[in-house]
Amino acid sequence: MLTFNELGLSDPLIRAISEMGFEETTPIQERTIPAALRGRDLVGQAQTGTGKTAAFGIPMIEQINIENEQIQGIVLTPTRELAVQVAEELNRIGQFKRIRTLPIYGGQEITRQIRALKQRPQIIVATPGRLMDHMRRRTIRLQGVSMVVLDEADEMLNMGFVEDVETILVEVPGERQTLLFSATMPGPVRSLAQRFLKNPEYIQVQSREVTVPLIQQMYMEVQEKQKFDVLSRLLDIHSPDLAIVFGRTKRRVDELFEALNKRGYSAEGIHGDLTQARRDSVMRKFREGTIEVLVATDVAARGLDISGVTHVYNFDIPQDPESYVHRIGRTGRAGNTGMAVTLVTPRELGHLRSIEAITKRKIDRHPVPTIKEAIEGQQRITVDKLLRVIEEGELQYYKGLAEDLLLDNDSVTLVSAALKMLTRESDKTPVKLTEEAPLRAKKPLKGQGGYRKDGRGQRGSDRPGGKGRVKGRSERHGALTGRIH
Ligand SMILES: Nc1ncnc2c1ncn2[C@@H]1O[C@H](COP(=O)(O)OP(=O)(O)OP(=O)(O)O)[C@@H](O)[C@H]1O
Ligand SMILES: [Mg+2]
Repeated sequence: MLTFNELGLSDPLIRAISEMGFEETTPIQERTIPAALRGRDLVGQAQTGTGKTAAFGIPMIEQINIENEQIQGIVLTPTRELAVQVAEELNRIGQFKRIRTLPIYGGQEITRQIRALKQRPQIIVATPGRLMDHMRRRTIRLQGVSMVVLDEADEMLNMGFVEDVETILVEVPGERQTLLFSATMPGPVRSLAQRFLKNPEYIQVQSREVTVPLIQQMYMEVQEKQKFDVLSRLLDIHSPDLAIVFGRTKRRVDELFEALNKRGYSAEGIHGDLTQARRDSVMRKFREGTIEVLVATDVAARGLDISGVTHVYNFDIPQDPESYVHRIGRTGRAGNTGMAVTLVTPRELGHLRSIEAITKRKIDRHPVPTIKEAIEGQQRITVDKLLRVIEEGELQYYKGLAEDLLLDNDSVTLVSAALKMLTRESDKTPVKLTEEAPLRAKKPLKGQGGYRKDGRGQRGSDRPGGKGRVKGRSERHGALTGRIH
């Protein structure tokens, strides 16, 4: 790997990168930064959590002319939360060069955005719909833009943003540089690249596997009705720092996070029917660690980088292999390890096989954990807590009391009582979830190399099961993720 110095970056960027704690480039950064600095259009593909944001952010910021007051860089993202996160990272990279990056997304008061635009940001990170609103109102002009990045390009296609993206690109001067990034690049993205990019360089840093080897992947075969008890047990056993649980629909997410709270876990849900204020507050609490479990639809599957996410649970198996790759990629980021568990009903096993075929990775089967294992898991946590307290010392105020208690009780009984008090005993509070119809099995796609051959994939109308498949509308078709403004 190269150091950032070796890339010939200017001092303000070198300083910012070093302040961010980056020492060496990641593989995708090593290859895309020089190419982008030479002005090339490019398509960059690398595994989740491997630094694609800085891979486009560094060359973008390096090339901004600080004397110029126009907007010079545009980044498009499929979701609002991702727009916010990417803007934050670009603001960090640009802090010493004094480059201002502004996120612009649906659900936020437009007047507030118009006021913020008066600060003359050089870079805008936007969801396509809201950017178009501003273009129509002439509160954003794109004549000065020289670089456009489509982050999660394939997802923007899946969400039907292609026309919006087209409209935006038409407004940007033709001599622009265009970059396209994602961890997954299904066939249709290539045709998009052909259409909008000039002689692009394809930079793929994909080891044999699409998923990150640092993520331990497993599945458990469970009946629909068992799923929630299994999830509770898994949380007790794994005791994740932070966990994301993915559900198939908005209704599912609502029911799940409420059920988890009933059983004593601190959980919140996020999906596209919530107000933006609510979405923001849930994300903030999760990033701070005020809540331990984030229950989400695929709205949170793409790009989100939250440190401390040790576990991802697919409560419902995702609709397509790309979604699987991105969901589990919320853990195992930037060199950290992670664990991903997928709950699969017997009828969905074929679906799991097609994910394995396409990700070229076997997902290990594990038995469903027993209640005994769940209790042992919680006890282990208690013992760890107790030993930590012993290590910390400062027990002088308790020792007299302990000696008194030991006069009438034997030590084993006494310690057992203390352990019992400290242990969160498995909670069997009954919960009721509306059943989700299983995804129907589908045959693995023939011919590897691309994910899907067709444009809309299973998220469109040709998805197995058709439209009436589930009562709760699938998140993917929802108007959320920045589509409604
Ligand atoms: N060179 C580097 N050294 C150390 N950490 C880095 C480096 N580059 C990026 N990171 C950190 O790695 C994490 C993941 O980066 P990023 O979110 O850009 O990944 P990504 O490839 O875009 O993933 P996804 O496909 O999920 O969107 C971030 O916290 C980022 O700050
Ligand atoms: Mg990313």
